[in-house]
Amino acid sequence: MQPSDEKILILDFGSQYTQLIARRVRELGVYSEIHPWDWTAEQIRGFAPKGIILSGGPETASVDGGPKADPEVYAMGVPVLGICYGMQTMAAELGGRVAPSSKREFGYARVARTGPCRLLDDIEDAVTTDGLAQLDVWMSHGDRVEAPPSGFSVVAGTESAPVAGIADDGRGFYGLQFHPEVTHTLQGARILGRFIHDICNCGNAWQPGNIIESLIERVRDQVGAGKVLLGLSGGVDSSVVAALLHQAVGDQLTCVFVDNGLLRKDEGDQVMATFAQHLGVKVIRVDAEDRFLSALAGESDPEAKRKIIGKTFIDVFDEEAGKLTEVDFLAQGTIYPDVIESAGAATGKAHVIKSHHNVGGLPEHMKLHLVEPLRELFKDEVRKIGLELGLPREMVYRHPFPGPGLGVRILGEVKKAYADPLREADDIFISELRNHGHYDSVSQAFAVFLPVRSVGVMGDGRRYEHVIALRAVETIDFMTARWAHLPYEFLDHVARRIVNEVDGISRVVYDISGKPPATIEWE
Ligand SMILES: Nc1ncnc2c1ncn2[C@@H]1O[C@H](COP(=O)(O)OP(=O)(O)OP(=O)(O)O)[C@@H](O)[C@H]1O
Ligand SMILES: O=c1[nH]c(=O)c2[nH+]cn([C@@H]3O[C@H](COP(=O)(O)O)[C@@H](O)[C@H]3O)c2[nH]1
Ligand SMILES: NC(=O)CC[C@H](N)C(=O)O
Ligand SMILES: [Mg+2]
Repeated sequence: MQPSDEKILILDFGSQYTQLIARRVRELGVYSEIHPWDWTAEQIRGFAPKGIILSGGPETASVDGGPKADPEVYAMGVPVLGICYGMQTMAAELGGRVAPSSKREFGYARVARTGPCRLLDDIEDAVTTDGLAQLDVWMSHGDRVEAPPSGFSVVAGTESAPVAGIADDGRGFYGLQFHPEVTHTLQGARILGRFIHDICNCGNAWQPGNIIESLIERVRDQVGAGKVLLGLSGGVDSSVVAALLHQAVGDQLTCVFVDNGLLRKDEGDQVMATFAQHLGVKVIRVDAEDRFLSALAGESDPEAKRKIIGKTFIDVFDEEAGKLTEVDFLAQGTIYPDVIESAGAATGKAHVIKSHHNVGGLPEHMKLHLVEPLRELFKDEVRKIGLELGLPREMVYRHPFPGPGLGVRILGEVKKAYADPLREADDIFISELRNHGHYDSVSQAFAVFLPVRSVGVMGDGRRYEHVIALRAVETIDFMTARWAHLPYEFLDHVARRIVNEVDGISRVVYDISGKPPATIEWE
């Protein structure tokens, strides 16, 4: 799908930051994909990368049996960059020595440049007191390389890890003990840029305009003269797919917007206004509130609720497809993190925390083929494309809203009597965030309905009613998050409005949990 043949392969050894490596490389204008470390020689050759990056990982390369990339990685004549575990496994595999260190390093470290190499020359911002070039980096390791393999020289070091950078300019092989992909490593983007542009000789083809052209071409190839049905939620991803498909296949596209009774306030009207009225896209609105709520009645287990919602969505799409003549394709706004997270990280070895309803394919009996043009893209890329396609800024920069919607924000059993006040409370919170200029500085914000009751007093009368929790987080990639430190006066104002204006709510609390250990949603 890439607009040029230039691509970087990232082999994942299970680092928390593997997705970040892929994002950084793409931000630098080069397409990259993540695949598991045990990809075979044939798969690696088939991918035809211009360069390979080996990620970090939790294992130890100092023992036999630690995960190792196929030797093809070092034999196919393309540059290789090993990061942290990636450097250690490369060193071990090519004949160097790796051992556990008594001095572990986590967090900020200052690395001194100790020898020349193409990857790091002239990349520093400052020099150390002894006149050596200095890098300000972020480390997270317990093992270290003790001796580099032959052909490599040591080009950087710290006191605890004298071999913190190794290089073989001849073969284009490099290893870094620190993480250039995290923003805390000040020179990180420059280092990755040096690797992909100067050492792997990749250009800058991965840009929104080019991406759109190649996505459109690919959709046209896949769909031909066929008819496409798109599940349109009004969220960022499916909205961008709608705009893209509209441009690619015009009238062959019909969208279905399912009102499952678990949406934000006025969502349906907004979707219809933007797409049907302004963009001239065909949109069918299905009122499925009763159907979803009765399917959910009596169920309080979070995973069971997610499964019911996912299945009901598919049933509704299937029925709508049956009503139209000859629909061949079902399109969805699946993006790369949905795929990676549902698979339990790229390697398929991490735990699945939540099942995303839109990943996992369609049931056997559905004869439709899936069209998922954004399946390889990150959210920030999707947003850039959305703007380029002419969608309104408010829509493209909306906070994400999970497919199961309020279904996972009403704890336990879902009832209309809970969804209605939750929608009101959520709308007050979000509109106040906008009024006070906080909406764009938090990454996601919402209200949660707690089906417990607490005692209150209002107008001298006793109240015994439900509780609303407010949640707002700041995050780059939704994998980790910190709770947003919103001003007390602001929270006070929102809490008063909710208790005063929403029937059945007598208390408001603010969630001050980070992720981890909490997730962003409550279920
Ligand atoms: N109410 C709905 N009606 C129709 N399709 C839906 C609905 N909710 C979700 N979907 C389908 O499921 C996909 C995944 O939902 P998800 O919430 O991840 O993405 P999104 O809603 O497009 O974007 P965002 O992450 O910004 O909310 C959507 O892209 C869409 O195709
Ligand atoms: O489309 C979705 N379908 C889902 O089933 C789903 N579950 C969580 N989310 C969103 O993913 C991000 C991380 O959520 P958690 O920290 O709660 O796992 C947050 O942005 C969540 O809103 C979902 N999105
Ligand atoms: N972050 C990493 O890749 C760590 C690598 C290895 N597990 C170590 O502790 O040194
Ligand atoms: Mg959504």
